[in-house]
Amino acid sequence: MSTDGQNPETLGAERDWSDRLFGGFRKTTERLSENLSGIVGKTTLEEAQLDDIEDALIMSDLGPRAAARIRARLAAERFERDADERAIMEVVAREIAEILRPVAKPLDVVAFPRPQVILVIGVNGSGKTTTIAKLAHLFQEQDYSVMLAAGDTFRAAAIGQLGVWADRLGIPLVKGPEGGDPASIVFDAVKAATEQGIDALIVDTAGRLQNKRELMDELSKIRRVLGRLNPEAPHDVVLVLDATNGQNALSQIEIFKEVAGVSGLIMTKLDGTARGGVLVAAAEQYGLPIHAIGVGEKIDDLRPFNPDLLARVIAGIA
Ligand SMILES: Nc1nc2c(ncn2[C@@H]2O[C@H](COP(=O)(O)OP(=O)(O)OP(=O)(O)O)[C@@H](O)[C@H]2O)c(=O)[nH]1
Repeated sequence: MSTDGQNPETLGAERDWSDRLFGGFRKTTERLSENLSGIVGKTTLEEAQLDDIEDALIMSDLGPRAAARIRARLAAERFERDADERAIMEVVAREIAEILRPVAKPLDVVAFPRPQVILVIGVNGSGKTTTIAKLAHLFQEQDYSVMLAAGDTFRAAAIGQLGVWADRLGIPLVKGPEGGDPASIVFDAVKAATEQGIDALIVDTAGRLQNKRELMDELSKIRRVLGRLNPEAPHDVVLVLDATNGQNALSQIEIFKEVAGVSGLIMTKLDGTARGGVLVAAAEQYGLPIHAIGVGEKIDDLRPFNPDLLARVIAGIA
């Protein structure tokens, strides 16, 4: 064990995923530092430099609002005479951290009575199924019992994929036939989870945005059925977003807020994408809690959202 209580293996894993994050944000960092070689003979940044930084932030998917906020902070800052690029990036990182800190909120299992019902929503391909498995694993590591419900009955593959994860993790899965009624599966799952004293029930849902009306009806029916069994349920409605979608991820927040209500976000695929700045745009624009981030395809690649670390990664100074 090392002095801070983490064993070398854990530390190695931490380094591995933060390296992957760094890889993804390299382009952002390069954009930010292009044309920026520090301040010469002065203590403030020039308008042209501020313009360049603001443009680079927008190009890196942080969105116009966050970019304007960071620019304003840089414009007000008095640097040491001849400050270097790193001093400027420290200020950028501090402002990004201030945007991100208020939305960092882990998904805790707190519901009483149990189970805590977590609806997971998001478009197909966003990493929803993998995220459900990762979340279940995270809860298991905290000694919570977990059950899954295959509420996406639209595609047999979705049910099958969830089954594979449930087997691998050794947790129960409640499922029905392809084309079955998702609300009735969720009903059965809540009953079973309650009877078995399960701590967390994670529900997969369909992600067909092509038919908004149908999706809305399906999700509100699930909510109605849940409410009958437990007025507090669902306790969480977690939207899974794929960071590689960039600005498109923001329109997904907009749509899912409308069709399902969203209580928090998990952003996946932050490893190796140059578009991860969209997380900052989402935080600034919607202020929804961000529960965790996905940084790879493996079961333990879901990480708690650490705003200070991410801010430094984006600014290239972690
Ligand atoms: N690099 C990377 N890949 C991920 C991450 N999360 C999920 N994936 C991959 O993204 C692909 C889609 O993930 P799924 O979990 O199948 O996504 P889904 O939203 O359930 O999609 P459907 O099964 O099509 O509904 C898979 O190949 C996953 O391994 C992540 O954080 N990083």
